[in-house]
Amino acid sequence: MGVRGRDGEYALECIDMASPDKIKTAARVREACVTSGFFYLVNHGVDPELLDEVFVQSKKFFDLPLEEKMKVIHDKNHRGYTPFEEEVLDPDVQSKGDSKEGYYIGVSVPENDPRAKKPLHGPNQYPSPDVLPGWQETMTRYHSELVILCKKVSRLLALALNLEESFFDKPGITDDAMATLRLLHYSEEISDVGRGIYGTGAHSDYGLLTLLATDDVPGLQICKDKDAVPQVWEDVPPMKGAYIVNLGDMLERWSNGLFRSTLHRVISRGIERYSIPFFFDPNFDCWVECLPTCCSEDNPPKYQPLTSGEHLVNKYKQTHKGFVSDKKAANENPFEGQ
Ligand SMILES: O=C(O)CCC(=O)C(=O)O
Ligand SMILES: [Fe+2]
Repeated sequence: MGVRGRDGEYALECIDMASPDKIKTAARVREACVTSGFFYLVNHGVDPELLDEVFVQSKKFFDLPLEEKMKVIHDKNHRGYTPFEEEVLDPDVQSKGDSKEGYYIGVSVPENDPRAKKPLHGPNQYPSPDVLPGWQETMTRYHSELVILCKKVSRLLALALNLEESFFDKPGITDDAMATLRLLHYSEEISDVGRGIYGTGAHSDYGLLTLLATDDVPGLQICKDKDAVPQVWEDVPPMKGAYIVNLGDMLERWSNGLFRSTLHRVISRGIERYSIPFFFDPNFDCWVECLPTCCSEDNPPKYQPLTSGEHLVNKYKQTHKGFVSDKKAANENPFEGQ
């Protein structure tokens, strides 16, 4: 089913998680993944009141004075506040950073847990409960719910790739997933492509899949063929109560390019906007290489194998001005021996 947006028919599938026909649903997921790498997800089971509360709490945080927000500036584990223009998602064409501020919340790993030695792993940061009571609890609850939903979606993706349903659940793949909730707030700055000013510069997401919730302000656009000249950008209108699912680079690599990690960006039209992506990325040490079922003599692997952690760290290094990539560099190389 295509979805009718304000300006006509949008070629995005709408996947109903409550459909009893799993095989048919997986076939439609496959079609969406092959053609655009994006689809809407409805009847996903996340409590709408919880999602509303996350938006309310997100706005409360971004409404705080900068001085208060800077108390939780993103740390060595890439958790916490990222100020306006700190991220530059398309450095080759942007004249300045994205006109958005953000907040990263990951899986909480205590400092004394051996996993805390790895880059991107550690405790979260939260604004003081005296300033924002209940904030941490809301975010923690939402993070847990979304991990469950991402696992369900990953099962559909496995079926869509003709793999066993539990493929992505296997130990070593997403049993210790890097699952990251990100709150985003776009300013009123109007994007101007000609001058290199963007809400979010063009990029594809990095991991397995992203579940994006947005308010009702439009702005997200996708480009299905990044090599077309000129590139064609299509609006993805907000859909109340639905998630927008998009696939990450790692799924594209696993599937040898069959499932698409599609270029997208945010063009701001002068209205503040809030969105909440949730990135579901494989375990730090997960090795991502072409699935045997996705290559053959006539269709050899197109990508070099890599680890999930290596890919994420490289991407964050390229796009975040304040990213501290050498958390453990002084005493060990996290990629050694892989
Ligand atoms: O804000 C949005 O709608 C998209 C954000 C996005 O693409 C991202 O954070 O990866
Ligand atoms: Fe994205």
